[in-house]
Amino acid sequence: MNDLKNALIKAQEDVRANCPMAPSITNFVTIDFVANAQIAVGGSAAMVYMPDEGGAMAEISKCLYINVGTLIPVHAETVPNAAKAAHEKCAYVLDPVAAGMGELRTKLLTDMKDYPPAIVRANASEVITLAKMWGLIDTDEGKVRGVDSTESVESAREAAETLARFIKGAVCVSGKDDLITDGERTILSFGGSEYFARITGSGCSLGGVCAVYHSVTDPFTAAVAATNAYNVAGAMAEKKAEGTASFKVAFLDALSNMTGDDLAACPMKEI
Ligand SMILES: Nc1ncnc2c1ncn2[C@@H]1O[C@H](COP(=O)(O)OP(=O)(O)OP(=O)(O)O)[C@@H](O)[C@H]1O
Ligand SMILES: Cc1ncsc1CCO
Ligand SMILES: [Mg+2]
Repeated sequence: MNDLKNALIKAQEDVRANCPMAPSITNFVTIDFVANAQIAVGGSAAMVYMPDEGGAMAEISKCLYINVGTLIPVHAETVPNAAKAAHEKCAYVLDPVAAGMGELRTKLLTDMKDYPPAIVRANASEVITLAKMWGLIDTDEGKVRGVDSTESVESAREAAETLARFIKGAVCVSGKDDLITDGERTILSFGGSEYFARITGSGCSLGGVCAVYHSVTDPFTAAVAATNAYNVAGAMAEKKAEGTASFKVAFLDALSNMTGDDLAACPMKEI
């Protein structure tokens, strides 16, 4: 655990020192929240849509963020182009929002098995569904109900570990407690706030923040750093919040003051 804590401290210092740009192809609902969260932790944001733009961004950044939340026809080209380019030239974080719903989403996510991400950040249902789609596990769990999870974080452990080994990266399953694994080590990160479940985009922005940290460190450390940042800042924000909107503002404030020591002090447990 001490090595991990030191790596978290270094990751936060390196992000603040280098302001890495982690470009996103992400949904229209929460795009502003993703950009602001990336900037708050010390990174920089650039949101793109066009089929040639993800590839161009992969040339000039260390990690892209791809979130398939609101697909429109242009994404049929944009998403695979960006994912392939990022897989070859740098890396990407995937949020497989509502995995299993609709033809285009299913095709885009299924095809990503050939050019996988370095980090998958998703809720339990989406992690189980993606692992099933890629033929890595066989289970009846993982029923989709739009963008929200119907499964517990613990129930996604095997899917997450199998997926992490396949992508040779990390998987972060979010929920009340968050599970992060690289297929060898699995930890739970604690904290946060129930307010997260009452605003949209906490998961989407967490994926974008994973991409910022992965621009300076390995996938597992990056996924833990982002998750711990959310758990620490979420708990701080809850103390100030008077409702969901003031929670969101207080959360971004807390994220913008995040230090490496805060990340290391977040309660975690190896399981
Ligand atoms: N009940 C809860 N208590 C504490 N933290 C929570 C709770 N539910 C979610 N979170 C936190 O919210 C963040 C997003 O996780 P969540 O599972 O809600 O993602 P999501 O369903 O993909 O969200 P969205 O699709 O709205 O972006 C994580 O940091 C997670 O720890
Ligand atoms: C509400 C919603 N619908 C599509 S994407 C999204 C953001 C949360 O995943
Ligand atoms: Mg989500």
